[in-house]
Amino acid sequence: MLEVEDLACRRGDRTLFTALSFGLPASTLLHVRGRNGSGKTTLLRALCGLLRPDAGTIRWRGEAITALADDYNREVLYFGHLNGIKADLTGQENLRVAATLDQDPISDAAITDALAQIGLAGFEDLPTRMLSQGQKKRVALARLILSKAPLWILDEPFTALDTDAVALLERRIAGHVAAGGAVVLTTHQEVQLTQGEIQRLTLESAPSQ
Ligand SMILES: Nc1ncnc2c1ncn2[C@@H]1O[C@H](COP(=O)(O)OP(=O)(O)OP(=O)(O)O)[C@@H](O)[C@H]1O
Repeated sequence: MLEVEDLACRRGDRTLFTALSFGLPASTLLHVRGRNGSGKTTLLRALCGLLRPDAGTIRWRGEAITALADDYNREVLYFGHLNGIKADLTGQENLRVAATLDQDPISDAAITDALAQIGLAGFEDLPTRMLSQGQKKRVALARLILSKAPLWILDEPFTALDTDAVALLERRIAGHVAAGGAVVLTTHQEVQLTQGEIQRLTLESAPSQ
């Protein structure tokens, strides 16, 4: 599904990685590991098309993502550090906006159901600034319940979650891979799959140049 060839990224005067090549077939999870600052978020943002690499090509189903543009955006769900949650909007409104931006129309009933599945029944109509950190993260994670995107790119999705939410997210990720999806994620914990394959990629910080 996703093919990366000879990718290189610099941030400031540091080379984070060069000549990075890998393929991510369907039903595969790529676990990106590395020390703080090694370039994991940078790689994930490049894979989403949010950051332009300094060299190399990223292809989705055989076509460069730069050429696919919006057609690629529709195929990807990106879950970044900042959750993408707007504080003044309720959980329900946030998910409606996210679905509209993803050009993935979803009914209000499906959103209510996703919020209930993620343990936020009764909190749908509160502005998210009135929710705890973990509850905000759960609102963002409800997108994973609703998403039909085949490629999920998840940056530290487990932080701030309690054990129930971690277990639910693990099941959701395993279900996505079992259903033929692909996942790229950074996390400091191990993830178990029931079906499919786990690939591992460790980024080593390059010396400053
Ligand atoms: N906008 C930017 N401008 C310049 N340098 C940046 C920028 N964003 C990140 N960097 C640098 O790039 C390096 C890699 O950052 P990145 O966030 O990709 O690392 P990471 O492996 O995800 O780290 P962590 O595990 O701490 O989240 C860091 O040294 C960081 O300071």
